[in-house]
Amino acid sequence: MSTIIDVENTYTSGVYGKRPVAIVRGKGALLWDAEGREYIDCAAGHGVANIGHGRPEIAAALAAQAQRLITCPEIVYNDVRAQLLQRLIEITPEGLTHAFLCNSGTEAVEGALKFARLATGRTGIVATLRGFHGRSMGALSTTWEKSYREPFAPLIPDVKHIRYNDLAAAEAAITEQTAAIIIELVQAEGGVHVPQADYLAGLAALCRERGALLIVDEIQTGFGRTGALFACNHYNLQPDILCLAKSLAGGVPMGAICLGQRVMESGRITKGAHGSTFGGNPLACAASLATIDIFEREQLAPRAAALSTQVFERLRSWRSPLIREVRGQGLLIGIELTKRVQPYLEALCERGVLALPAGPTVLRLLPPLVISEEQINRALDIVADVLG
Ligand SMILES: Cc1[nH+]cc(COP(=O)(O)O)c(CN[C@@H](CCC(=O)O)C(=O)O)c1O
Repeated sequence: MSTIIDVENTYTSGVYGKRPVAIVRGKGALLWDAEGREYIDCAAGHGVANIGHGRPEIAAALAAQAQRLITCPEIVYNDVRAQLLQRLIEITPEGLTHAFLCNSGTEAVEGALKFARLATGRTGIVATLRGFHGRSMGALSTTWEKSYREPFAPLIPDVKHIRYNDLAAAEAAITEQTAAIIIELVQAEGGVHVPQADYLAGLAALCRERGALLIVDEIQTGFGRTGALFACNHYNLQPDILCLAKSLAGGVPMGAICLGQRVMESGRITKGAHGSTFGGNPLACAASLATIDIFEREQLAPRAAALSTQVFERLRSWRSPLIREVRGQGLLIGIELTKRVQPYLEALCERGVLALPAGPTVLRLLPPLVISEEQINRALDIVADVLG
């Protein structure tokens, strides 16, 4: 394993802090390193592997499509892309009628910001403290964490951040110059913060009243993570723009920007307004269709909701001076500690559990939605032991 680590360390950019393991194989919710050690995956590739690792259905879809056609830019039509566009509009929240396909979460946010400015003719963007929306310059402008943002200033102008869950702050910030507000329905990377139900309804009403668009970033909460297929479903929320990525294509890089009537009726989303070489490629579309089949066949969203009830019941029964609060929704789990989380992440890795941070003091657990009760309970046994 040290050879793999040495080689990667020799040539990689150095921007990532890495656990000293080389993961080489996965199946379901389990991963194995180069020395054959098994890990229970509570990171799911930053919330990508909702359907689990090593799925034969995805491998088969990729192999079949790769033999037919891997790339097909949107200068022509394509059968698999047409099927996916239709399927995506069928399964996403009501009111979304069209979609732009891209290749990552940050790209979905970049495009969403462009479409919002184009459709409204306005420039103002409102985002939230602790929000995370990506690291490319436009998306980064809406991401809150100063250490991510400030080294790259000046970013795009006319972006302001307001307190999450604070409707009065939104009323003060959203004006007739506001193109859109962008929001996560659980602030994940920023510390696992869940919205109050009336907050979202208030935001949506405010946007309609003032002609601004509601962009919902479900890059992490989408595809069953919160116990519904989309977190919007919990609140019957109809976004004007919905950003998707991560689990959209079962682990294959893909993003999507779903667009509602208020965007399309503007008549300003015209030819040449945006584009992407790889966006909508048949390989990713085939993987996404196979992924959506799995969500529907295995009912992964309700499964996550059921498992979530057990997990939070157990977590909330823990009494540890180290635990300040347990938060989350579905299988997007945050355990806020009274100390920095990094040493506990390292200890968990040594004990065979891969987990994530969500800010400096929050332990984030994002298991694949296919994790078994035995596996999640074994992982929680280890978390309980490490948190003492
Ligand atoms: C809500 C959200 N929006 C946008 C993105 C950007 O997606 P992408 O361009 O495909 O990475 C992410 C990544 N979330 C991970 C951040 C990774 C990083 O630090 O960068 C995460 O939750 O850790 C999100 O969680």
